[in-house]
Amino acid sequence: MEQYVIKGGHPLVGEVEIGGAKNAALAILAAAIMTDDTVLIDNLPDVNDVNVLLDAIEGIGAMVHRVDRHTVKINGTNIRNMSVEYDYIKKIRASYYLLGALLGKYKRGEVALPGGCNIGSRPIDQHLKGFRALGAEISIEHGKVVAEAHNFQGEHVYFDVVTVGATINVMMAACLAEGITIMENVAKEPHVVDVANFLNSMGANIRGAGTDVIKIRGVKSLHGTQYSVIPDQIEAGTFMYAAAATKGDVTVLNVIPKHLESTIAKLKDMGCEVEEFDDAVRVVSKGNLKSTHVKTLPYPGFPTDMQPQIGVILALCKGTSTITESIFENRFKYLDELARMGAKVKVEGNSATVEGIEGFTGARVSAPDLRAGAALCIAGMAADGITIVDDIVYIQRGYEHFEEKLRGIGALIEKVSSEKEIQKFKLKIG
Ligand SMILES: CC(=O)N[C@H]1[C@@H](OP(=O)(O)OP(=O)(O)OC[C@H]2O[C@@H](n3ccc(=O)[nH]c3=O)[C@H](O)[C@@H]2O)O[C@H](CO)[C@@H](O)[C@@H]1O
Ligand SMILES: C=C(OP(=O)(O)O)C(=O)O
Repeated sequence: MEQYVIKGGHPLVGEVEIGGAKNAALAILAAAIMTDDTVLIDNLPDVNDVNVLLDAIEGIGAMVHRVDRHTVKINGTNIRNMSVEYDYIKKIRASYYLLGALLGKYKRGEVALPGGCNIGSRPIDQHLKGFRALGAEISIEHGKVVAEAHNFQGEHVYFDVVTVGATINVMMAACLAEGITIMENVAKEPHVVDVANFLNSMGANIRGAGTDVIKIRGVKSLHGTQYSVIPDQIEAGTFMYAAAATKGDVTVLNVIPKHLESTIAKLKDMGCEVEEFDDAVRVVSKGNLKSTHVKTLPYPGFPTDMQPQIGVILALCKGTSTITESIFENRFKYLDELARMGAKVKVEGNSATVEGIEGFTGARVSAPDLRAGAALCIAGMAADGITIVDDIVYIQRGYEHFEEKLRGIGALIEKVSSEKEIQKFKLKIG
């Protein structure tokens, strides 16, 4: 089992290049099978979730040609199998997008119920509500969602909760329904807009992505395209927060600063200096950070996928901070691990109270999920002494070349898989 071993106490300094957004890329890859033409997708992040989804896409008969680590060509002409197997699906959340893609293109599909990070109960009722509104018959059989539509018609869909997954999934399917679909109370995340732009570049007619209401005029078919995925605002935010926690000075390159507004606002609240450029953001932290209060919300609110990373900084801020997690009910598990490094935290329901401490002490901790794993690495880089992070397979789901990028800005971090390698690392760093 691979682990990260980290020697903390060094400010991170330098520039780091941000890759393509995992959560946009996964939806775009699934949507690429909706045409029989070839689609070329660029600026893909080189992460495990992308590879698992590409395997699933190959598994249903599509041609997948990996041009290089960040570029792929997909051709969905030869899809004969409408059923996506559990082995692929259990590993990732975004597998549910194959249902919207298959249903739109072939009017039927079977996809095992999705996996992903264990951060809450994560129902998909709103996806199914949307598909049913468009005329699909849905049943759950042997762990799979089975969907079939004889008459796939545009409709009014009102989402009871703001959901990124259901917004994108139903939007994809509706592109190839007959007539007009109006989706209300939709998610406005940058990746919703990116997927809409991608589908429009394939000939879809989607308007309003990025607002509360999306209107889709169904088209008969979609065509090939070339498309570059937007930068990953969560990867960028993670490096920005690593700079803040380590009293560093880091510039994230190839980002869209607009997508980072709430992330930047909180850095400023805590007393960091933030400089915005056209496609870069510089974060400088001189320490003495101030406590603040944070509540996760759908975009443009503060992202739940940045909650563990800010939790680590708040544990080092002077004073008492509160965190309210309003999207997922089980996203505070990392705080128990952080307490092993000295953090003073108390969780009650969906709120956590964090009393700032002087500094963390290195410890052995486990990554409970993807973002929490990255957050524990940030804590390790800020801590006094050695931290070992177990279960880094979660981190590898969504951060490309994480340790290389961190080493590039001065972190002392190594991926190891044995006690011997840990000892070697300790000897190397002295
Ligand atoms: C692969 C991917 O893109 N994952 C992201 C996606 O997850 P995911 O698509 O699972 O998250 P959603 O935006 O759908 O979930 C938001 C809220 O709606 C609820 N809900 C969702 C769907 C549904 O049918 N019924 C329902 O009640 C969820 O339990 C949650 O409380 O958006 C989350 C919120 O930004 C991010 O944390 C995840 O990183
Ligand atoms: C929770 C996440 O991913 P997923 O929805 O794929 O589990 C995430 O990207 O932080």
